Amino acid sequence: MTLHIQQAPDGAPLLRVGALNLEYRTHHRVVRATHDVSFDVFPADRFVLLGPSGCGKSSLLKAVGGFLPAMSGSIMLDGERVTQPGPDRLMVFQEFDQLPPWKTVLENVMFPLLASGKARRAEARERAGYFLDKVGLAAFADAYPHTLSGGMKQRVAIARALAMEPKVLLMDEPFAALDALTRRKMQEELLALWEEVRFTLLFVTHSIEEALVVGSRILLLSPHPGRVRAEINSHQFGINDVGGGDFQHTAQRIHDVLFSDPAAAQPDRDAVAKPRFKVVGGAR
Ligand SMILES: Nc1ncnc2c1ncn2[C@@H]1O[C@H](COP(=O)(O)OP(=O)(O)OP(=O)(O)O)[C@@H](O)[C@H]1O
Repeated sequence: MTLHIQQAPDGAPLLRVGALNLEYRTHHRVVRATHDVSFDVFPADRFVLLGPSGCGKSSLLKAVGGFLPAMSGSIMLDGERVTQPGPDRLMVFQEFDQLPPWKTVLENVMFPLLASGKARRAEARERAGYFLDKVGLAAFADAYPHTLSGGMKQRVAIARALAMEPKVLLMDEPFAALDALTRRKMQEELLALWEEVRFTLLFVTHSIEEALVVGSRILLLSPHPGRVRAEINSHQFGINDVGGGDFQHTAQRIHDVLFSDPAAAQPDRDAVAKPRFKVVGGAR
C-alpha cells in the first residue's frame, strides 16, 4: 500500500497560524480564548500546544479543525485558508465514545474512507486492515467497540484518522483519560507509529512530561487568554529520557515559564546545551 507523506515545497510550513484571536460570544458576555497566537507547523512535526487549563488549547485545535471561526488572524493549511472542517484535518479526542457502537472495529475505520468517497470498499478494507495492524488491533477487526478497553478504543480512533491520510492529525488530550501505565504505552506506540508513517501531528496536552515525550516542538501558552510565551525544540527527548537530568531540568524550566515568573522564559547563559527556548513574548 502506498502512503502519501505530506511534503511542503521549499521547507515551507504546512500549517501557518497567524495572530489568531478566538472568542466565544454568549448572550451575557464575550470570552477571549486566545490572543494573537502565531505558530508554524512543518511537515512531519509533532507539534504540541501546552498550557494550563483554560488557556485555549482546545479552542486552537477546534479552529484548525475548522469548527471555530477566527475572530481575527488566519489559519493557512498548505497555502489554503481554513474556513470549515475537512477530511485533511482529523481529530482524535480524549473521550472513549468516539466510535459508533453498532459498527465493528473494521467498519469504524472504513467508514470515513467510504463516506468521503476517498476509497471504494475493497481499498477501504485494505487500508483499514493496514492501519489496524499498525496499532496492534488486527485481531480485533470484527469486535464491537464496547468489548474494547479505553486504550484499544483510542487505537481504533487513531487508525481511523490515519487511514484517511490527513494533512494534519489533531489530537486533543487523547490519552488523558487513561491510567498512567496505559498512557505511557500509548505515547510509546504513537511515537513508533510516527517513526513508520511520519504524519504531521498537532497535539494538545497540559502535561509537561507528555509534551516533552510526544513533541518535537512545543508551543508554551500563558494562562487565559492564551498568548504565546515561548517555543522550544524537544525532539531530543524520548520515552526513555523521562526522569533523566536533562529531562527534569527542561520540565522545570517549562514549568517556570508557564506558571511563575515570565522572566524565566529569558534564555540563561548557562543553559546553552539544553533545548533552546525561543522567547516569543515578555512578561504580561
Ligand atoms: N463553548 C464555549 N463557550 C464559552 N466559552 C468557552 C467555550 N469553550 C471554551 N470556552 C472558554 O474559552 C477559554 C479556553 O477554553 P479551552 O477549552 O480552549 O481551554 P483549554 O486550554 O483547552 O482548557 P483545558 O485544558 O481545561 O481543556 C476558557 O476560558 C473557556 O471557559
